[in-house]
Amino acid sequence: MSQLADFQNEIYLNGLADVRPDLPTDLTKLEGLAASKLSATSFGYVAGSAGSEGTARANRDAFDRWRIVPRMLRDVAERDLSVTVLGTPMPAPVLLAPIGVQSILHPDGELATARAAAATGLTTVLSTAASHTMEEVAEANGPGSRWYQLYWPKDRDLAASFLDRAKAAGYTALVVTLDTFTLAWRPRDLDQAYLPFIRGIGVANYFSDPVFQKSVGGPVTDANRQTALLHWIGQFGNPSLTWDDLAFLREHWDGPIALKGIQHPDDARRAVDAGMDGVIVSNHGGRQVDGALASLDALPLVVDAVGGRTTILFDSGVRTGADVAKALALGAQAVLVARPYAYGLALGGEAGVRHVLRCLQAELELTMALSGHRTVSELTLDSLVRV
Ligand SMILES: Cc1cc2nc3c(=O)[nH]c(=O)nc-3n(C[C@H](O)[C@H](O)[C@H](O)COP(=O)(O)O)c2cc1C
Ligand SMILES: O=C(O)C(=O)c1ccccc1
Repeated sequence: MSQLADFQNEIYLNGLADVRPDLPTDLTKLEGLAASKLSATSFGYVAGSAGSEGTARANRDAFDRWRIVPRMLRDVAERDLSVTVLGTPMPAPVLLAPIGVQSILHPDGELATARAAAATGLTTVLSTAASHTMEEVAEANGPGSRWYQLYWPKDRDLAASFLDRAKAAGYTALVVTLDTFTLAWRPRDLDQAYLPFIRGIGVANYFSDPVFQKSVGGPVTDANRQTALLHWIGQFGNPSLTWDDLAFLREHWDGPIALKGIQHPDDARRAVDAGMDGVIVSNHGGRQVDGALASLDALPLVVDAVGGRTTILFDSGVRTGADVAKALALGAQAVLVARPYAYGLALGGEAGVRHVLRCLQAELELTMALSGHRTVSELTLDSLVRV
């Protein structure tokens, strides 16, 4: 489909090695292709959002209201996009956001994603609700870098067991997702009666866990699978959690911790006061609170409140290199992308994810260089204008 110009190949020989001719280099086109490849139910689950999907649209629209102001004659011959975030060095300020049950997208699921991340040097964030165990994913990721995303279950012993396992398997930072203690009102899933988990996709981290198994009376087999699924649903999230509970995380995790789903500056301040190492400004890609503000509009408010005092990451709506540059200019240290690599996974397994990551990195580098920026720290509010 795409023939890269020789000119770009010359400049980006390494960066473009994984770019596939059968996949578009305009990553906004992946969704349409994934729609034809996936079942209507799986596609609806991934592409869909909460309610009228107004917040998902707002996430995208917010990027259009910020425009990059290119600067000239600034010697951009040598570029360095690398950053170190929560102790993890990265070749570019882009991480793979946690996405649960990836085997609905491709049989290799999170294993393919972990291999693609390792191949590009980028960090993958593994979901508690993954369809492969965190130990299997660690093996697939090998010498790559990986963080663990916790869905904080009601059972404290189960939460502690997840954290011990993640530590033992080489996950170096902890992401705690606060905005999804239960799934929101998601009309596409409701209308299509889509219950991927109950229809037989295993939630491997739970089913393989000794604490979980003890609660369901032994290993999960066909005989007790229904009981196990119901137990999982009951355990999945805890709506009673408060800021006071964060102390538990510190007791059970000695590495860096970031809270995911922060949108209000006061919540960001509370995270810092509670000794957290970072916040992820995110509205879960518009999948939780329809009517909520665009995540990009929340970012400058959070940066004003806690910038310089903590690590600030961003997600929700990032689709292009320009989007990444805008979020960085608004004060994020790095961004997470979700749906674009989910579609890459659906379309081409590991190679599809690599394609997405390489394109995004290359487009970011070109955007930065052509607008006069050599490094991530050179992207500031001065690089943008609000229209
Ligand atoms: C299919 C799907 C599954 C997701 N599963 C998780 C998850 O298990 N844990 C989590 O913290 N976030 C999960 N998210 C949210 C993403 O990590 C991320 O916050 C959001 O999708 C970013 O927006 P984007 O899709 O516009 O890039 C999921 C998102 C999608 C689309
Ligand atoms: O669908 C989601 O957004 C999500 O975060 C999730 C929750 C539970 C299981 C799998 C994914």
